[in-house]
Amino acid sequence: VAAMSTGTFVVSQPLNYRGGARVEPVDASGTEKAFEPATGRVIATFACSGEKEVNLAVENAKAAFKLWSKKSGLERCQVLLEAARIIKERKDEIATVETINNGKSIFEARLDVDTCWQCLEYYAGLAASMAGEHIQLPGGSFGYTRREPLGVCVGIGAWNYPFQIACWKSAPALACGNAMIFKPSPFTPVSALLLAEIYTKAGAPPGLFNVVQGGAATGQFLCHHREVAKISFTGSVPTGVKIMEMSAKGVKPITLELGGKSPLIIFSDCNMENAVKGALMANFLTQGQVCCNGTRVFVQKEIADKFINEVVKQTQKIKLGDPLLEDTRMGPLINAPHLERVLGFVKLAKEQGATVLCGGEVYVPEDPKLKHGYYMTPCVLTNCRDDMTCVKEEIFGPVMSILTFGTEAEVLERANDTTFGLAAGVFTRDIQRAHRVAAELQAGTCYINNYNVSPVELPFGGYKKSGFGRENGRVTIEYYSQLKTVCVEMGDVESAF
Ligand SMILES: NC(=O)c1ccc[n+]([C@@H]2O[C@H](COP(=O)([O-])OP(=O)(O)OC[C@H]3O[C@@H](n4cnc5c(N)ncnc54)[C@H](O)[C@@H]3O)[C@@H](O)[C@H]2O)c1
Repeated sequence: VAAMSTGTFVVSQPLNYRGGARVEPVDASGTEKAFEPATGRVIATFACSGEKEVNLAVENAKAAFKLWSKKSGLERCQVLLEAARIIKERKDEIATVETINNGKSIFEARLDVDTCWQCLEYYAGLAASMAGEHIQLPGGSFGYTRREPLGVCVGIGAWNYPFQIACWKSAPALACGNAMIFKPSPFTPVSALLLAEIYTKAGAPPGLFNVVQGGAATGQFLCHHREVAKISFTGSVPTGVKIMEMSAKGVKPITLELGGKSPLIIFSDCNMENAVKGALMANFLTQGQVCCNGTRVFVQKEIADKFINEVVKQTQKIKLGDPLLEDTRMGPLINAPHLERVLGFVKLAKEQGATVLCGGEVYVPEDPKLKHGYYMTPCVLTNCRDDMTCVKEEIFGPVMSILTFGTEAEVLERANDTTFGLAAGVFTRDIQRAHRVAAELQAGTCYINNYNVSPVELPFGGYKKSGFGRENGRVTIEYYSQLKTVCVEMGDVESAF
């Protein structure tokens, strides 16, 4: 796969994974097609798993859980470390498959894969140190707590970071002693299988990490299943609401990683070069299809002209094209309907009075094999107002909206005037202001003088409608485990009766 070029890849093996092997699902709830966004070519047609297949996956996961949950943290650590090593070894192959199915540049896909083996290494390290407490009670009695796994966990993923999402959910889940069933987005079914094979090769018992393919119907079978203990979901707010309703029926804990419309605040005392780089990082990774993107760029009036000029200049330099070529920095959007949707946002922005400074148009690369790809040019909008659709709604494409502001108090109020709260950023050289602003921003992650870096040591997740629960960081152990209290009597029972 490492030497593969765009326009050649086809999936030839089954895309479900259960009991330690690729399998065809035993029943179906419809079929789906997966595309190569750069060419518009179908790379896989596959059956969406039905209820029977979901039940079998849960049975397999339960069997693995029985073995896995009895292992010591250090034993689990060893499997995760070996899996991390294999991911590193197969980095180019994984990144290539991700690029073919998602459309992001190979340059970016490799960086994504780095955050994957890092995540496995991080939770491998934590697995062995998971422990409870010992609490002394009167008369020599005592209590202790055990941090126990939850059981069979379900992960449901979005299409923008297919392999990364699968890793960020499974690594902490497995480290804590759980089994997992992962359902990728039907747009990007391919790379999760590589992870499943890697876990098996690394020594995970068969059934510990399973993949079922499908869309909403398959997802519902998983969420409704009586023996699923937890759901970790990454996707849009409307689907998150449905996940929460389903989990409420079964009283299941959930993690929701949802969408955003994050602010990026550029003060006039910033380092201009870094602020411009930050704005591009905040808007154009993965063709702008990133949940935490800082798409509302607030620039202080004094430097607005200079900043905008520079941002447009750098945006026009972004190299679009075949995502498997080394020097490409932007590929196609995920599919045709999504491209139409994003272009629709640009059109509406113009109608509502915004000015398009660059991009926002369909792009047809010169290479004939890419002429049916879902490309558009990255777009910078100015003369935006807070009430415009492009400023209020998540576009999930390469569209940056620039707004100007006067004072810190004003920009904070405007930045927080949203139902989302995934991320936020601030560029300034004034350290007191940086921390004061970060403290006031209503967002789960705040960047100071950078944007969209994702160290796995730091928790990531939303405020407000962007969700709850966290991924990465030490705290995520709490979202994949439960605490048992054991109360021990050393004397006689003092009965009330
Ligand atoms: N916060 C984060 O970490 C994060 C990361 C990536 C993407 N996102 C968000 O994801 C969205 C884009 O992803 P998407 O278009 O794949 O989102 P989506 O909500 O359409 O789908 C997400 C997943 O849910 C499944 N699904 C759909 N309906 C379901 C149902 N009724 N029951 C169970 N499962 C169901 C889909 O098949 C898919 O696997 C954006 O809003 C983006 O901001 C968030």
